[in-house]
Amino acid sequence: MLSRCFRSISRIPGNLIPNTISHYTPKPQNNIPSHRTKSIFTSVPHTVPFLVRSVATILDPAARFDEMIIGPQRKYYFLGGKGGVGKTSCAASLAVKFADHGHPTIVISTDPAHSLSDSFSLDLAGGNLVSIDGLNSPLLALEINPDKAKEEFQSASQKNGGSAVKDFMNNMGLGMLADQLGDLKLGELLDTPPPGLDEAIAISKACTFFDPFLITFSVLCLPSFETGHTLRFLSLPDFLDASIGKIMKFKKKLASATSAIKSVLGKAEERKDVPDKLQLLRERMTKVRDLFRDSNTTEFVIVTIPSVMAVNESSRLHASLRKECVPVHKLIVNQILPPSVSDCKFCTTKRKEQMRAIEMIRNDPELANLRIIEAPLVDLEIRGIPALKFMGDIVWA
Ligand SMILES: Nc1ncnc2c1ncn2[C@@H]1O[C@H](COP(=O)(O)OP(=O)(O)OP(=O)(O)O)[C@@H](O)[C@H]1O
Repeated sequence: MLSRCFRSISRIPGNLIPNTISHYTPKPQNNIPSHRTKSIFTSVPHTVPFLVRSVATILDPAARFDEMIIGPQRKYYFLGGKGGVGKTSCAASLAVKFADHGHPTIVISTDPAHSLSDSFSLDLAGGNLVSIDGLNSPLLALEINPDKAKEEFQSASQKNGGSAVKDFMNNMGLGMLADQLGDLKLGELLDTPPPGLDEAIAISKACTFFDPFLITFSVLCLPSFETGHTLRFLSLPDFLDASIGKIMKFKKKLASATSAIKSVLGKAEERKDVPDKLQLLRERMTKVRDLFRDSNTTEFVIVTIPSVMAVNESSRLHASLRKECVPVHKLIVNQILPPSVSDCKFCTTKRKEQMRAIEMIRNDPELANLRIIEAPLVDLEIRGIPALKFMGDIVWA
């Protein structure tokens, strides 16, 4: 229906949003090639070609792709926003654009929706990076499920501490001290991780994939954060500090008990897994937090759609990011309806509503100063390399 109401963006690029897509020469979309997968561990080159593209025809290159590829340092882009706004499509299209312009890139999604696999028409949830063929430089992709990451953590911590320690103490007739364990809420920490820990574990897992490769760009697509828990994982190092402190306090309590208990403690001391595991997690979280805050290497791009609810959520997201000192410069406003060429009432009303939401962005104290990238609603599914290249040329001009 939309294609009858609007001039088709994919077929008549340049007419509707001249600043962003006037340079685009469409390629046939029908034969989206299926991209082969292969193990990546041999495919990363040891030299990194550098290419700066000229975009002289673009009057106002909102995303300024040229700026994004300047500099010798590896760069990290995090894309986040409300569910369904187009985070995955924007992240995948940026990764494709980097790789196609000669920059080895990794794209990882921690979104449980499996959209990245759908974007590339590949299974990326197998736990290893998958090489995406057909681009000028290596592009490696992976999908990490935060729920699975949390389960891994819980089962490991339960095996090594928490209820296991408590059971052990009960068996030794030390139920009273086991109750103190309850006071310290150690069990709660291990059995019911705080909100955000799943994302934090998934993100820190993603970061471990970045380091060993000689890549210039990492693009990480983040799940939509639960309202109220936004970016809570950035404060996890402090939370874990407190938890590790509690465990140490617990051990001290045991140490001051009878010698019989001290012998138990000897055994408990051997069980270094709990604090070590938390310590390791804390170190990883600190690394992730520092990475998020490093304005020399990192940028968080907010993706939204022109609706009042999405704009409000983006405003809150930016406020949280600002509070946590995470650098944000761009806001992608995705899925904007082009002007209607018919008298379709639905489309005209919808577009008016969207324009009002865009006006809201311009007047929002959190969002007004961001560089706004307007991306149209296109009439093709953004799936497969040609479609992602097409999307990339619109969004990341
Ligand atoms: N500009 C656009 N024009 C047309 N379709 C779009 C556009 N952007 C995204 N889509 C489509 O919208 C759907 C959701 O996009 P995408 O999966 O990228 O969003 P997401 O924010 O990652 O969603 P989720 O939070 O559910 O993972 C997909 O079918 C995608 O192809």
